[in-house]
Amino acid sequence: MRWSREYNSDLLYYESWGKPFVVINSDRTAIDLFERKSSLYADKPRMPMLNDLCGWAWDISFMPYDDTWKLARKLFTRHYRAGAAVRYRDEETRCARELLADILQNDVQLFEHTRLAFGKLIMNVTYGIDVKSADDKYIKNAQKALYAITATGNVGTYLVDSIPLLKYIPEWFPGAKFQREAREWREAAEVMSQQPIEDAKEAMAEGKAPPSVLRSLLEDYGENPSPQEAYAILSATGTAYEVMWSTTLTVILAMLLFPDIKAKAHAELDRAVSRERFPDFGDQASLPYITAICKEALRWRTPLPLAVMHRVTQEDTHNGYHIPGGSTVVLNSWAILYDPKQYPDPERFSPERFLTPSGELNPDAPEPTAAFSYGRRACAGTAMALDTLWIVVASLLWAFDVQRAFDESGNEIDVTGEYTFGVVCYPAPFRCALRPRSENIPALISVSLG
Ligand code: HEM
Repeated sequence: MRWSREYNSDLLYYESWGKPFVVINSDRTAIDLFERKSSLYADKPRMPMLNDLCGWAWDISFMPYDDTWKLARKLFTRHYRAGAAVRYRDEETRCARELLADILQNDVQLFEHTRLAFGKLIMNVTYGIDVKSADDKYIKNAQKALYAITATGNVGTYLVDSIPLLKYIPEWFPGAKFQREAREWREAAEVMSQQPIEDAKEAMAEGKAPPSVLRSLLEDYGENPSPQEAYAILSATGTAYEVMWSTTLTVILAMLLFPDIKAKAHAELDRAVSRERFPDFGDQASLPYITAICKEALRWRTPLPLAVMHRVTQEDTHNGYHIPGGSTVVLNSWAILYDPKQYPDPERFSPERFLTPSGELNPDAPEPTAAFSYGRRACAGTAMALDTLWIVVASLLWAFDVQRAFDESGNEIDVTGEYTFGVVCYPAPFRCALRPRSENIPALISVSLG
């Protein structure tokens, strides 16, 4: 963003190890390139570290723009497009309520509970697998495999991305630490991509498999989905739950840092829902402030600040600038979502920017579209992401008052508001106290889970 201001350009070009990089810094340029010229900009760069060495080539997000991707995306869209994703709302509601119960038991482990909640949801919807705890084998393994994306997913972090021949040097070679790291991550990625499918198929054979995306795919395509079909489903389990985890933590952090916003959310929930029952999807129209909080969290601390890198397949010219074919194209979502012309005073957490003066959702306010990217490779799970985020945030804010935590000596624990940096960014660990907003809430939570 600093470079875009310094050079007064919404398109930047630089080279790293002789490789061309183009950075898109504005919504208008993103639409021009990713939407208007989408077939030219829908490819993905070859990332030897992530794809070849860490074994992530099967994830839709990193697939080149070819027939395999087209089939994977088609199958994925069939199950996750807006019209289809509504069928996961019961699971999403249950995920939110279980999260409330976990927090009620122990709010110190907020980060772990929240992460587990999304892991459970994804495993359930995708494979029909019921995950019980954070020690579950699928969750533990996925965390290890997913760490590879955070560590390696930005092209150029590892030298092997710039000098692909390095991928052939053996592990024992001096300086080849990356090979040892990659082996561990690759083993985890292999288990992550295969084990749940094998286990779900076994449950189906025994007639014990609940409905799931995998089950419908198997029913539609026969007993052995081709790798493409399997990969299409698996991609949902990838970064999806990590980004939802990050965004939910951002909302909680924002409630801690900006108590006036929290008070307005509570007032809306009390007015539209009352404290006698849980909010549900039927309340969406009467909870615009909650919806605006979700949008603002996606804008204020967007979880994928540089989205997922693209590659332009042929040379191109944009506004007189020459873009060499094969350049890696970086969508600087962060800069777009901090553009003061679209979002005045961008550092301020302000759900109001999405609302009319009378408190309705403003159809003319710029949406945080950049959080999900643009064009053919834009997030394929946006509908499920927004639904899940909404019900989790509505439920959390309905049930709990997010307060500052105190240490053993009674001193308030400082909250820095810092974030980790990687492909997916998360709030750095912070402590807070989540207290039920009324006495009846613990009983309501326990009754709702049966
Ligand atoms: C807060 C939640 C989420 C955010 C902010 C988000 C954001 C993104 C972004 C920025 C991309 C990269 C787009 C590009 O390459 O230009 C992406 C890709 C993708 N997302 Fe999401 N995502 C979220 C949740 C989900 C969920 C819940 C699912 C699945 C149910 C999902 C499925 C996918 C898939 C399959 C792709 C790859 C698309 C392709 O390359 O064709 N995402 N997402």
